[in-house]
Formats: sequence, C-alpha cells, structure tokens
Amino acid sequence: MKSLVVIAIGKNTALACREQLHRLLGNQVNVSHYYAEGSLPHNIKADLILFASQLAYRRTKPYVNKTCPILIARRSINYHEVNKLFQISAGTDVLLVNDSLASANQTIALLQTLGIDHINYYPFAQGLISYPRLKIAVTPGEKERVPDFVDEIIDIKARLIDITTLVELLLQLRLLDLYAEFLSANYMQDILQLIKNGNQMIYESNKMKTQLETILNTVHDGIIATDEMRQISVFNPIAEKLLHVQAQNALHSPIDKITNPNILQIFQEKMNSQEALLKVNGHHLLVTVSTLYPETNDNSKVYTFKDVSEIRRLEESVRRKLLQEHNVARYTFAQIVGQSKKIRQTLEIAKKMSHSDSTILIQGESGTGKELLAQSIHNASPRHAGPFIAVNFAALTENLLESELFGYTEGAFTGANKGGSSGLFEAAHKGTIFLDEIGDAPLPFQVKLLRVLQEQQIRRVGSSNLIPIDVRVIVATNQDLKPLIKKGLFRQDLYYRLNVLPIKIPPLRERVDDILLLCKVFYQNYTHSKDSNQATMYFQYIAPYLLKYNWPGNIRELQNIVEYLLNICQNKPPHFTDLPEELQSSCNFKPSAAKNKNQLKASICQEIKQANQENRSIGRRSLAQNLIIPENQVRVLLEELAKETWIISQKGRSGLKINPLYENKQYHTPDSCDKI
Ligand SMILES: Nc1ncnc2c1ncn2[C@@H]1O[C@H](COP(=O)(O)OP(=O)(O)OP(=O)(O)O)[C@@H](O)[C@H]1O
Repeated sequence: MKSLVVIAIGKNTALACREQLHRLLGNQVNVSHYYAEGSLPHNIKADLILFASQLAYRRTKPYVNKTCPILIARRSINYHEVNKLFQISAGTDVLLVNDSLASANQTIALLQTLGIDHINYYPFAQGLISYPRLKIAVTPGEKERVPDFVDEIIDIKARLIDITTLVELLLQLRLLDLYAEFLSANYMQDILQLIKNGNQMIYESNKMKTQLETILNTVHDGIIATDEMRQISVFNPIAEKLLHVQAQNALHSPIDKITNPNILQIFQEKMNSQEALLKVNGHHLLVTVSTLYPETNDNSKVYTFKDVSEIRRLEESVRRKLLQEHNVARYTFAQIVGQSKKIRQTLEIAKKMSHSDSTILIQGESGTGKELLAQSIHNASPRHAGPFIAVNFAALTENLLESELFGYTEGAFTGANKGGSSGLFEAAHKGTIFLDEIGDAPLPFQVKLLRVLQEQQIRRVGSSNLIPIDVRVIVATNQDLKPLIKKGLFRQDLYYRLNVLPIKIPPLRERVDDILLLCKVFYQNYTHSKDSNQATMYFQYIAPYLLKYNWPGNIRELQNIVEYLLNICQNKPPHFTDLPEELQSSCNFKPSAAKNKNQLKASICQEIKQANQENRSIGRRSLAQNLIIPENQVRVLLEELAKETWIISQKGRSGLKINPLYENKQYHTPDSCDKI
C-alpha cells in the first residue's frame, strides 16, 4: 500500500486534509498526518509528502526525508460551508481567525476573490499583538483559536485541497488512471453544491447573484443551469467557449425554443445524474446533469461539462515538473562521506574531471551516490555559477522527451504553448545537464541526443533553426551499457560519445571501510547529535554484521537501515535481533557458532600480537570488527584472557598488549599448558 503524509501548521487543518484524502484514497493509500504545532518526528518518510501550505513547508521541511517526493497543496474554500457568510449583514466587522497570520490573510484574499466581500475581515492569529475586539469571528475550522471575547463563531470549515493538487498527487502516486472518473464526479458535486447555494442566494439579493457569477466565472468547467420554468438561468464563459454560443443568446431562453445544435445536444441527452461523453465542435466533453432539488417538484437542473483533454494537459504539465527533478546542485565533494581507498581514488579522479568540459559517464549500482557526484562535479567546475539541470529518463514518456529536452515551436503539436517553449538543454546553457538512467533512453531519442552532443546545437521540435548551446553533459547509469548494446537497446556510437570521461562508483560492499563511517554520519544527521562517540557506541553490537552484509541497495539502503534502527531502538544500542529481517537472514555467518571459545581467545591473542608488532593500537571494537563477533562477547573474552595473564590491558591510547611471556606462544588454556 502506498503511503502519503500530510503536514500542516495546525492540528485541525492536518485532520481535515487527512480526512479529505482518506475519503478519496483510503483503499489504496495509507494517509497519515503531522502538524507543526505538535511533536514532529525526524526524517518523516512516505511515497509522497503533501504540505498543506507554503508556510507548513517552510516550517517543517527539516523534518522530512530529503529523498521523498513532496507537493505543496493549493487549497480552495469549502463551498459547502461558505454560504453561512451570507447571513452576516453587509458592513459587519469580523475577525478572520486562522492558525497563522499568513493563512488568515490568505483566507481573506480567497473569500474576497470569490466576491464574498460584503463584510470587513480583520485577520487574527495567536501571537498577534494588536487586533480589534470584535464580537463575530469567522474561521476555517480553527474554532479553538478564537479568542474568548468573541460571542459568535462562524465556522466555514477547513479549506479543502483543490482539484489540481489532487490530480498532481494522484499522478505522483501513479494512481490517476484509477481515480480520474471518481475525482471528476466528486468535483462536479462541489460545483453543484455551489450552484445550489447560489440559486438560493439569487432569490435573496442581486449582490449575491453577482457573487455567484464571480464564482461561476472562475471555475474551469462549462456550466448551464435551468430554472423550474425550464429557462436557462446560468450560462458561464466556459460554456460559451466550449459550445461556441454567446451567453446573451442563450440566457433566459426556454429550452424548448433552443435551436442551436450544440446546446441542444447537451439538453437532449437523456441523462439522470449521470455522465455522458459528447462530441461538440470536435471536442470531447464529459457532461453531467443533476437535478437541483430532487426532494421537491422543482425541476431546476444543472449541466456541467468539461473538455476531457484538460485532465490530460494537467497530467502532461505535472510530468514535466517530474521530469525536471532539480535545477540546483546542492552537494559538494566535501559532503561525500568516505575514507576507503576506492572512494578516495574515485573522488580524486572526479575532481580532475570537474575542470574540463568533456562528457562524463558515471556508472554505479543504484544508491551509490551518482547524482551526488554529478552535483559535486558541477559545483567544483568553472560552470558552478550556471544552472544544474537533472533529468531522469526513467520518469519520461517517449512522447514528451524530445519537446522537453529540446523545446518546441508554436503549433509543433496539439497542446503546444503559444509562442513555443525552450527545452531543458537551453535551460542548462552555461551550466551542466545531468541525464540520469541514460540506459532507459528510447532508441529514436538516442540518435537525436548523439547529434546534439556532436554538434553542440539543438533544434526545437517543429523548427528548422539550429540553436547553439554551451552545456556540459554528465550522464549516469546503473545498468551495464555493453549488454544493452549487444541486445540492440543502446546505440554503440552514442556509448562511445558518452564514454569520454568514464568514472565508476564502487558499490558499498567494496568499500567496507566506509560502512561504519556512513552509519555514524547518518546517525548524527538524524539525531542532531554532535557527539561522535555516542554514534560509535550506538552501533557497537551490530557493527560486525553491518560490515559483513553485502548492501545491494548501497548507501541509500544503509541510510534507510540507520533510520529504521533509530525508530526501533531509540535509547539503546541495537543488537543483532533488532536488525531488519532481510539483513539478519542474509547474515548466514554465525560468528560465535563458527569458533569455540578457546579458538576465539586464540584469535584474539593473535590479533593483539600482530597489532603490537606493527605498533598499532588495538581495542575491543576493532577486535569485534575483525573477528565478526559482538563487542560484549569480546569484552568477556578479554576479561578471561586478562585473568589468565595472557594479555595486559592498558588505559589510554596504547590499548591491549600481549604479555611478553607469551609473545611467541599459541594461546592455550591454563589446564592444557602441560600439552604445550
Ligand atoms: N558518499 C556519500 N555520502 C553521503 N551520502 C551519500 C553518499 N553516497 C550516497 N549518499 C546518499 O545516498 C542516497 C542515494 O544517492 P544518489 O541518489 O546520488 O544515488 P544514485 O546512485 O544516483 O541512485 P540511483 O541510481 O538509484 O538514482 C542519497 O540520499 C545520497 O545523499
């Protein structure tokens, strides 16, 4: 099951958003929530993190795992509740209470945009020093924040996550196909409610009619309403556009007098609260008809319709955003953790490569830090002040690739923006473009990429002009490209063009010396601890297992395991049995079972002897690591060896020493000394 976390500033907003999402996605997605005013755990992780507002994002982003995809919600007014405000007489002063001053101001702006401006709003949030002591408060779901001096509270309930955010969210969770229909039906419900509220208002005053019109004019769907006399009472601008009919020619006409075939088509549909797909002027429209007051004899109806290509356009625009993952390089070489010879050599080579402009091909298993390295190279290069554009081929449809990377001209394809658009290569001008997962690039695109690399110029889709570009290209792959070439999935000529400066990042299992260091760094990052000893102690019992594990997911996996352990064992160092199942079962070595106690003592003496000869200090921890046994077991064995006078334990840096009497002897137990 996918996971989604909503983070808001206040509890009520968090709960309302969670509730809205749970109602929509409950079967497919596990939705949980946090709020900045409550206790936030560190390193919040999910398939997607949704911030209820920009402010929530700014305040809580340090608590969120950097690798998780995030989205900041756009929230719209809760149409079901807003009509309560029309009961307040015009000119009344009210406090608008919300969880922060910024969100109070935002709600005021939203209400005013919707035309609900017959009352005077004064923002109020906790911590505000000066505010009028008014008797009426309006709040979007934050009743308990309303100050005591207020007599009447009008709760218009929390603002809901809007349709465009929901579509983005479903896309990111790869659930849009499953929910598209349901989503549009739900959305229609909201619009319907809006009209219903509006129709009541119309009877009440002209001012409210204007307000309703403002709302109707701002929605993105075509809306036609008919009253109980079967006359057209609403015909909004989108309806005009989609049906190619001017509102003034349709409004107030009885529907049986309508002759325009486009409108007729809508009315003739024998639908009852159902959806139908109509083709009008070459566009596919999804039409819904609903009866406004089913419980009465009133036959007022609302027809809503939208161009079905709209959702598609939205989808494309989100894909575009996904495609361009980042445009700033955050990492530098100094942030790449590693002391092993292999990683030091890799970094040395990469630093040299950063000075040139030639194409770099980074190869390495997933999670080894390829993107980290690409960013560091950019930041160390003469181009560091220019853009860093990261593109992930695995997230792309073939369709979109060319236009997004090379740009397009006006009219190049249906849906192309007016005036055309530049592509990511142009966006990376004077900087670096990072093409990740290059092994996934479709073959036809590979040909075009090769041409661009050779000619250093791009041609926008639909254009015959060549545009020169000054871009450094870094590509990465976790697949071995040679077998792909053999299978005809990767072009050999492109491979040679990319492989100018090849660099391999070794997998973590080949740089064992980095494992504990990385564990400590991630421990310190998560716990914000500055004490490196504390970090060392934390891993004392499990270090041998971590060192022996083969880390198929590399550093990303290690990062996850440290986080897992910190959740499972917050206050005490974890033991073997605390490790994730997968790691435990892959540890098919049972160290203590492999050797009996005396064999282990002999090995310990041997290790100490060797360290003494090499003038190296040796202690409990390094013994545990070398012999792959838990540190507390080493402690017990050392105590016995000390009692048996085989070793001398010295305080301070010099560590353990072998008793000079036994320097040239193999360890034996006291009762077997006669055998030696
Ligand atoms: N040497 C390192 N020091 C600190 N963090 C690292 C190191 N190497 C990788 N990481 C962290 O590991 C995670 C994975 O790194 P990155 O995304 O660069 O890997 P990748 O090889 O590009 O993975 P993929 O092939 O799956 O895209 C990131 O969170 C990154 O910050």
